[in-house]
Amino acid sequence: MTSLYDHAGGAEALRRFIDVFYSTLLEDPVLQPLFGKGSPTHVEALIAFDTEVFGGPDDFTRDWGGFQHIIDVHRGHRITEEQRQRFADLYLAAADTVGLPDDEPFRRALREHVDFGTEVAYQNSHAETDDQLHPLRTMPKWDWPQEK
Ligand code: HEM
Repeated sequence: MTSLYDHAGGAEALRRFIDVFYSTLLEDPVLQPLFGKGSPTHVEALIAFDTEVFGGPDDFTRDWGGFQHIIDVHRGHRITEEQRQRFADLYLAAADTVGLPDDEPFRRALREHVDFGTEVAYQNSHAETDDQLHPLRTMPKWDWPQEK
């Protein structure tokens, strides 16, 4: 079956998507204080992460330190529930803006990925000890929603 990565339109489509997402995030009054003027590597890191999670090349594991990097970058940020929700909302809005496919199975996968990912980032951002981290330690792989 086609991967979510290929269905989305591959490397070019994910780049357009994440570029728009990141620029709306930096302009958002709720999120901007967390991100400041932005980081030079964030867009590339997000593209590499989503590419791998959606079934494309595994650059995030090979070049960015894999899931341990994701744990490290969120620790201590103390993300609020409002910021977590806004992050997910802007992510899905960017999918509309750049015209990612809008079929229900794809959008459901995108929604579930960002809901889960923001919950993990939220929990890890508040962890004061390793025991308080979310138990996920490996790169998630996202696939098409399963029929129940
Ligand atoms: C699906 C959910 C998420 C994913 C895949 C994700 C991914 C990433 C990645 C890959 C980085 C590292 C960037 C780098 O190496 O340059 C990062 C950093 C960061 N993330 Fe997340 N993140 C998620 C959710 C969130 C949420 C919900 C927030 C807060 C609302 C957040 C706040 C941050 C912050 C503050 C940094 C550090 C930024 C910086 O260095 O400028 N993340 N994230």
